[in-house]
Amino acid sequence: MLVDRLTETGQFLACSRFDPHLFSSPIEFSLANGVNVAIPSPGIIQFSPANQASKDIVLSCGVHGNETAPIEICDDLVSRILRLELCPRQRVLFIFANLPAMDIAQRFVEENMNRLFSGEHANSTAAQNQERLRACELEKVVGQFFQTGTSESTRFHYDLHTAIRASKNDKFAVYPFLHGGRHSHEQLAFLLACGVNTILLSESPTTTFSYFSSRQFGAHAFTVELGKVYPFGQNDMSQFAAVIKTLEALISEDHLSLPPFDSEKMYIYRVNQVINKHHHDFKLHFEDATPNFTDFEKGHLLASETGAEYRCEFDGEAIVFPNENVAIGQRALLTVVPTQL
Ligand SMILES: O=C(O)CCC(=O)N[C@@H](CCC(=O)O)C(=O)O
Ligand SMILES: [Zn+2]
Repeated sequence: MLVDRLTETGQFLACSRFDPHLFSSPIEFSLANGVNVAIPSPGIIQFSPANQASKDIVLSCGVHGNETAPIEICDDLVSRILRLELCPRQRVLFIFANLPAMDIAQRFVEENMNRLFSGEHANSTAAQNQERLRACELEKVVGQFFQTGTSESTRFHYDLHTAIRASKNDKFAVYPFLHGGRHSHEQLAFLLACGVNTILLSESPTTTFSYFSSRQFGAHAFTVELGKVYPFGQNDMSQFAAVIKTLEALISEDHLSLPPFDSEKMYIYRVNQVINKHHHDFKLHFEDATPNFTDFEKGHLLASETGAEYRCEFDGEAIVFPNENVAIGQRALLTVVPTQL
């Protein structure tokens, strides 16, 4: 029986990927420790403890199917909860977002899912595809999860990724644009405890998953980059000990006790330029192997395409997420400059 299989093996992700028909209709059951489990569809599993929770936590991974380390981290957490080795005391929703992209070990099948949130999936000029349908489903599931929490509970969403290339600062997070809201020092302390020592402050609305939860539901939300892309089974999981331990504590403790935020330990950047690709001849003017956060002098040519050259506007302006292979109209490069909170 399915529930026995899940609670004995913990293999929710494997069942979702390889036997998705098992979840063709929603399933709900309780674990022996009283935790309620709800599975609305493949790759989405919600745990609600019997006790009164104070936090509603979304942990998403695999929005990009080849970013495997966060998928392996979440798979292990879910598995241990199902096998009663880890007991959640907070409401937590795990999302394994792009299952078909995991199967082909690619960032996406037809379209970058992390450009489809905040309703962009319904952009009427674009053809429907599985990433658009899934983004729409994820918006609904996250909305329902947050809206069914108590009014006293605090909302969190950590959307876990890995970067395509190496980074000078190996673990970093994008703090979505807050429209004038206050950046949370408690959240920065939490990220430091996870080993994330670099923050990018976004200064404009985006169509990413983390911006969606931040803007629509007032969640403390971040895109968290955990190292570099490697195939399944080839991640050095020792690199993630701090993030795993801190996520376990977040889920399973009533109150997290963390050292206060120490700004000396955090590199903070603000996004200076969002450079989109407008033409097929868009070209980056640095080596493919150049790591994220490499900085250049003012005036340095970073990229060019028909009718435009993109140069550093400040000394010390650094590159993040360069990718000349994105679709026309999409972000091909961010530049960031150091700042303070
Ligand atoms: O390494 C790269 O080029 C991309 C890694 C990645 O998937 N990053 C996210 C960042 C989302 C954000 O800006 O919040 C993405 O590009 O979707
Ligand atoms: Zn990603």
